[in-house]
Amino acid sequence: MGSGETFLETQNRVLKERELKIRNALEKLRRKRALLRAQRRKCEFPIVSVMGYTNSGKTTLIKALTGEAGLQPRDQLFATLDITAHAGYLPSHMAVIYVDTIGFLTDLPHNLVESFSATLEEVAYSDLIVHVRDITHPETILQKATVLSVLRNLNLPSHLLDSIVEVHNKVDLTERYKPTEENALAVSALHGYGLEELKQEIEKKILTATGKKILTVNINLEGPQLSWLYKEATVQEVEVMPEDGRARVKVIISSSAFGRYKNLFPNSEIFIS
Ligand SMILES: Nc1nc2c(ncn2[C@@H]2O[C@H](COP(=O)(O)OP(=O)(O)OP(=O)(O)O)[C@@H](O)[C@H]2O)c(=O)[nH]1
Ligand SMILES: [Mg+2]
Repeated sequence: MGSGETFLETQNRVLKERELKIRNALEKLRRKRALLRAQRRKCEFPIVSVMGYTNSGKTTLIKALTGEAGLQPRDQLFATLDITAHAGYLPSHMAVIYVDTIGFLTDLPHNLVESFSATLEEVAYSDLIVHVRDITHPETILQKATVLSVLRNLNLPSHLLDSIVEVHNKVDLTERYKPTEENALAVSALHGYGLEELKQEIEKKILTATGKKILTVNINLEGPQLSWLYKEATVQEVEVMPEDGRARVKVIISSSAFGRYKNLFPNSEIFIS
């Protein structure tokens, strides 16, 4: 201790510095939230908040789901200190925004708990929560309980709490892992295992949460249906049948647009998938 600082003083200073770093990040994050929300309203993409303990693999998972090379997972606590949004596609080509969040930590300095909760308010604006767990962590069960109890204290809409997708990550590190929880999905974000099943589950829940449907409609190519669908829904596939001047169109459509479609084109043939 040549500098004249006792061990305790050094430790205190290091902690203070770390706290300052976290505080700054949280402040930046709060400013960004408004921006994210505005962006979301503009493009109307469903939002998936990816939450969980620090080091559980949230950033790695988002990287794997979106193919975004710029994301930097790191083997350190609080690798992600800033909320970021990343676009990815679900199996039926629906685009969603994954929001990477600040990780939980059991011994978060007490005076930071409040700011941390404040940043979690953003979760209320998402359509779905994906809870990532590191199932190789010795305290994984306790961690799950903490995450759920924090989420329950946020006054989130009940459909958000009831639809949480639980991801058991890092299964590559254990042999033949099988989740005991019924609704959990086993994945390895690092090795890309289990991601197709996960995307399907996310898609199913997003459709429920947003009240959207995937439909195939049989339309007359000479009528106005196709351009109407392009404007009011998300057209995914158009299969033209040239001999009878018709097409099968696969769309993702909101319930309200679907209602209007049925009113406008009452004789249309509709298949609900
Ligand atoms: N073996 C293995 N390691 C993984 C897996 N997923 C993530 N990791 C590793 O776990 C560490 C943490 O990953 P991150 O994605 O940065 O974790 P995070 O949840 O974003 O952490 P914070 O940003 O600190 O909250 C990194 O070293 C990753 O390479 C996985 O499926 N298997
Ligand atoms: Mg991260």
